[in-house]
Amino acid sequence: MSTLYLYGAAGAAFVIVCCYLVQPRKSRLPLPPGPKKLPLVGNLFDMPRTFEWLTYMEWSKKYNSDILHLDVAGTSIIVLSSTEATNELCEKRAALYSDRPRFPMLNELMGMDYLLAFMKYGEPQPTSLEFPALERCCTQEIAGSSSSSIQRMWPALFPRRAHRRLFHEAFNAAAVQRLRPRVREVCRKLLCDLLQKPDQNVVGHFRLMAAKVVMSVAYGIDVRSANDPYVKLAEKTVDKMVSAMAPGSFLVDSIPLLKYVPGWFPGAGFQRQAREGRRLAHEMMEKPFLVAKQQIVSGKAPHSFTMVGLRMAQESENKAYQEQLVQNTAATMWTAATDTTVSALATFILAILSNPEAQKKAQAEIDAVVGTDRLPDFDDEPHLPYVAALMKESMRWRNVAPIPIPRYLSVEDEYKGYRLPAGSIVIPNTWAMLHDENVYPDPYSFKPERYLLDGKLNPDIPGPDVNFGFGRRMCPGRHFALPSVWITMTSILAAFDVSKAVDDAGNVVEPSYEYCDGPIAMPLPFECSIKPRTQKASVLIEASVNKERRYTARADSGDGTAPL
Ligand code: HEM
Repeated sequence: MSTLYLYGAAGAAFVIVCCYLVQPRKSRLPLPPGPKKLPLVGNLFDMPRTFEWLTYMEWSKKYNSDILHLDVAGTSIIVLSSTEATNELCEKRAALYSDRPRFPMLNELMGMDYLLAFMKYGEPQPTSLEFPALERCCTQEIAGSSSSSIQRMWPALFPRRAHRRLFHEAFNAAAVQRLRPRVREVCRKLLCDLLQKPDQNVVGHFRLMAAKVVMSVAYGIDVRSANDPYVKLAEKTVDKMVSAMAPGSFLVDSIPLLKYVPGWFPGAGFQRQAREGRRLAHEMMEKPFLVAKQQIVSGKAPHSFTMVGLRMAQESENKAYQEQLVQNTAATMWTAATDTTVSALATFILAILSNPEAQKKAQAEIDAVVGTDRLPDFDDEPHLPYVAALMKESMRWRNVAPIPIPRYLSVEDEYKGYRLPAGSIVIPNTWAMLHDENVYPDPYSFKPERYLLDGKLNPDIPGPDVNFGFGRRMCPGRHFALPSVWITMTSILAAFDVSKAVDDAGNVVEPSYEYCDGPIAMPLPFECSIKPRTQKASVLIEASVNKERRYTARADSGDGTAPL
C-alpha cells in the first residue's frame, strides 16, 4: 500500500513539474513591483480612498518603477506612470489594451452602456480569422454602397466602432471648423454674462456656457439659463455616473453576482441608487432627442448633429438601428463634453490667480497681436505663442482627468520582463506623467515659460496631450474641445482682469487651490474678481453678441444637407 502511495506521489510530482515546465514562459515571469500583498485580500487595505493618483505616484517613486502591480482581493490592477509605458501598451499594443472593464454598477445596473466611453472594445480577437475578413468585406460593401445582409450586420457586429466612427465624422479636425461660429457665439455670450453678472460664481458661468455649446451642436437646442431643465438633468446624471466610477464605491463592481440581489434585501441600497441612475440615464438619452426630432419635423430646427444624423438614418436600410446610434452618440457628446470643459476653464482661472504675472504677459501679447479694437478669433491662435503656452501649462498643472477611464486586459501579456496577468484593470496615471520632474522641473508651479524657447513654442517639451488619453480610446472630442477652451481663455484674457477677491474688510481672499475628489478635476468653490480691462472692452463685448447672433443665424442652413 505504502509503495502505491509512493508511486502516486511521484506521479503527481512528475505531472506538476511537467506542467510547470511546459507552461508558457511568460507566466513564470515576476509581477511588476508594488506594495506587499497580504494573503487573500492582497493590497485591499493599502488602497487609497481619495486622490488615488497621488498615492500611485508615490508608490511609483518608492518602487522606482513606471509600472506597478496591485491585487485588490483577487482583482489584478496595473498602474502605468510614464508616457513611455502607456504608449507602448495602450498605443502600440492597442488591440490588447483598448477594452474597458465590465463596470457592473454603471453599465449593467444603471444602463449607461449606451455611452461610447464605457462600451466594451468588442472587436474580434487578433487570433480570429473570420472576423477581420468579415469586417474587410463589410467595409468594401459599404464603400461600394451596395446593400447586403453583411452591410446591415456591420454596425451590430461592431457597435463601439460604429459609434466611434459617427463621433469621428462629427468631430474630426476638418469637421469642427464648421462649428467655430457656434462656439464663438456662445463664448461672446459668456463674456457678456461675466460683464453683467460679475458676482455670480465663475464656474457656474462656465457650466452654462459648456451646456449651451454642446446642446446646440448635438441637438440644436438653445439652453438659456443655468436653471434650464437640461442643465439640471445633465448635472444629476453626471453626478451619478461619477460616483459609480469611483473605484470601490460599490461592492457589486467587485462581486458582480450581487446585481441579482433584490432592492428590498437588507444592505441592497445600491439597487435603489442604480434605479435612480437608470432613470436619469434614460431621460438623458431620450428627452433632448425627442425634442430635437419634433423641431426637425416642424422645420424649425437649426443645423445640428441630430438633424444630419437623422437624415442619414432615413436613407439607410437599417433605419431604427442608425437612429439609435445617433441618439446614443448625441447623449455621449452631452455627458462627455460638459464637466471636462468646465474643469479646464476653472483650472485656468485658478492658474492665473496663482500667477498674476502670467496673465499680464498673455494680455500684453494679445494687445500687441490682436489689438484692442476687436476680440480674439480662432485665426489668431498661431500668432499667440505665450497664450498657447499658458493653456498647455494650465492643462498640465491640474490636469482634467488625473486618471482617465481604465482599460481591461483580457489576455496575459509581458512588459519589461514582468508578467501582466489576464483580467487586469489597467490604469494610466496621467497625473504622474504630467508632474514628472524630469520632464517638467518644479512641476507643481504654474510656469507657462517652460513651453517656450526664444519666444516660440519649444517642440522638445511634450504638451499635455495625455490629457486626452491614448490610442484607440483617445478622446474623439479633442479637436472640438481644444479650440473651445482656447477661444474662451483668450477672450477672457483680452477683455477682463482676473484677480483674487477682496472681502468687505478689504482683505484678499486667498483661494485654497484644492480640488474635489473624483475622475474629473473640479476645484473646490473659490471666489475671484473679474472686471473689464477697459470701458472699450465692455462696449466690444456687448456689440459682439448681437453681431454673432446674426452671423450664426445666416450660417445655419437648417435643411440638414450640410455635413455632420
Ligand atoms: C478639455 C476637454 C476634454 C478632456 C480633457 C477630455 C478627456 C478625455 C479622456 C482622458 C478620455 C479617456 C481616453 C482614454 O480612455 O484613453 C476621453 C474620452 C472621451 N471623450 Fe473626452 N475630453 C474632453 C472633451 C470632450 C468633448 C468636448 C467631447 C465630445 C464632444 C468628448 C468626448 C469623449 C468621448 C466620446 C470619449 C470616449 C472615447 C472612447 O471610449 O472611445 N470629450 N476624453
